[in-house]
Amino acid sequence: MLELAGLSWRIGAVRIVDDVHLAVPEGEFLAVIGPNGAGKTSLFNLVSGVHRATSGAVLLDGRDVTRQPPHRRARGGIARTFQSSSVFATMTVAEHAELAARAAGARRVTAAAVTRLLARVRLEHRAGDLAAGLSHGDKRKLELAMLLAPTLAGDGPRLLLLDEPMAGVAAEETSELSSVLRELHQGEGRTVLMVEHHMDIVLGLADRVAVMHHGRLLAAGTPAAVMADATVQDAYVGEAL
Ligand SMILES: Nc1ncnc2c1ncn2[C@@H]1O[C@H](COP(=O)(O)OP(=O)(O)OP(=O)(O)O)[C@@H](O)[C@H]1O
Repeated sequence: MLELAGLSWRIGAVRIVDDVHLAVPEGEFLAVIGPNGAGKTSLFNLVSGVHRATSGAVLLDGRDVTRQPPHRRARGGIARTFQSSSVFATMTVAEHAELAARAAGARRVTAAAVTRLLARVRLEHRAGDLAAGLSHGDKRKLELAMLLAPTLAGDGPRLLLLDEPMAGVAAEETSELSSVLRELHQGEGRTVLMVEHHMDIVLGLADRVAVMHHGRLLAAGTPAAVMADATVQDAYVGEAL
């Protein structure tokens, strides 16, 4: 579904993403890990179109989208979240969902459709509440609902890029958020790329793990194979996952 062919992003002489080759089949849950500054977010920016690659290509369903702006790639099925939460404090949960559905082109957005959308991320009980009052975990769920809102106007996103979905989320909320992500992947069949530092979350969700280090793809494989890889272990010596 997604293929990165020698993907690179340089600023001057600095190689921030360096010659990454990676193929992601439809339906896979791929976790991208690596030390701080390894280039994980930059890689997501190249896939979603926030940054334009300086060389190499991004292929979506075999089509070269490297030069497409973010909104064209979104129409092609790519959706992403960012490291920091982006919800509007003074809008209710339901209003967020409705706004996102309308922005995606849905003409008629019924209360029942909004409830069903919120139920997919286990947030329907907070529909009438202001986003300001939500816990970090619930804000993350709301972002996921907004990501899925285009399903009210059509098929919705097929490739979800989740940048540290557990960032700022309290420990007691992570297992439910993991269940929501698992449901989007296994239940709805969406392909997921997730940057995540918590290895317990990664091991619980990912089919495959890609390890980045200094902009390069160091290894990609099953979680067990990657964790046992000597090159990966060397890269992490003295650095937090
Ligand atoms: N727009 C930019 N201009 C200059 N340097 C940048 C820019 N974006 C990223 N960088 C640098 O590129 C490197 C990779 O950053 P990136 O945010 O992609 O890493 P990361 O693996 O996501 O890190 P983290 O885990 O801390 O989020 C860092 O050294 C960062 O300072």
